[in-house]
Amino acid sequence: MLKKQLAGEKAVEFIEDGMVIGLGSGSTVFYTIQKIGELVKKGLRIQGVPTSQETTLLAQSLHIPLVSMDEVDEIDLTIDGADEVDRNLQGIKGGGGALLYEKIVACTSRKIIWVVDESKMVELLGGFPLPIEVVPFGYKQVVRKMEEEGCHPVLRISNGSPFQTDGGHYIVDLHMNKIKNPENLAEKLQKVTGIVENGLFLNCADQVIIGGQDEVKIETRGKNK
Ligand SMILES: O=C(CO)[C@H](O)[C@H](O)COP(=O)(O)O
Repeated sequence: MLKKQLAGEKAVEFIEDGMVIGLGSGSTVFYTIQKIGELVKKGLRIQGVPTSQETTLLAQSLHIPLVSMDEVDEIDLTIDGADEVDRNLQGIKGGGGALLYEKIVACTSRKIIWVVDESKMVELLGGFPLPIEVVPFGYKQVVRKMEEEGCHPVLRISNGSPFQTDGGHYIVDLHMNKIKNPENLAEKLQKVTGIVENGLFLNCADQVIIGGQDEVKIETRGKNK
């Protein structure tokens, strides 16, 4: 079995009947959602809150009952993927461009579990380019500012045009290599007009399920401090 499949499928063990579940995006949580589909078929009653159009379509194809963000006050558990995770379970997300909706869902969740394969675990964040979601109007100003700040921005392109998120924004990837102080950087990015959200998910995941060769490891936030 693939490492990401091991991690993705393990996460369903944390789901209880009646829960509202945030459904993340990406190729790892794909396995979680598929497994949820199987459980729903067998009688599990949950409601899913999808974080992207892609996840919505996947969940619908599996007949998983869905509700929108506006219909829930709180989400019991969100299961999502991540692009990089450090030993304090701080992470980078947004490789698939769903970071804004993923962060909104995360902020409403009582518990968050990330599912990753072991290659995503790093000493220092930043090897994976940090995505920022940017309003198209005036995006070049944001790119220029990021250049001035030494963040090495690259506008994400898809089929020859700027990649567009579900929210209609662009993604700019910051090729920083090493992010020594993620809190500082997140604070800086939050202050730039035109940046809607950044892919630093700090103090967010409660647990990370890490898929290895034949087994999974579960890390819990706060245990490595
Ligand atoms: O943040 C995300 C999408 O915006 C994904 O969760 C992240 O990119 C991980 O995806 P994958 O499991 O395919 O590696």
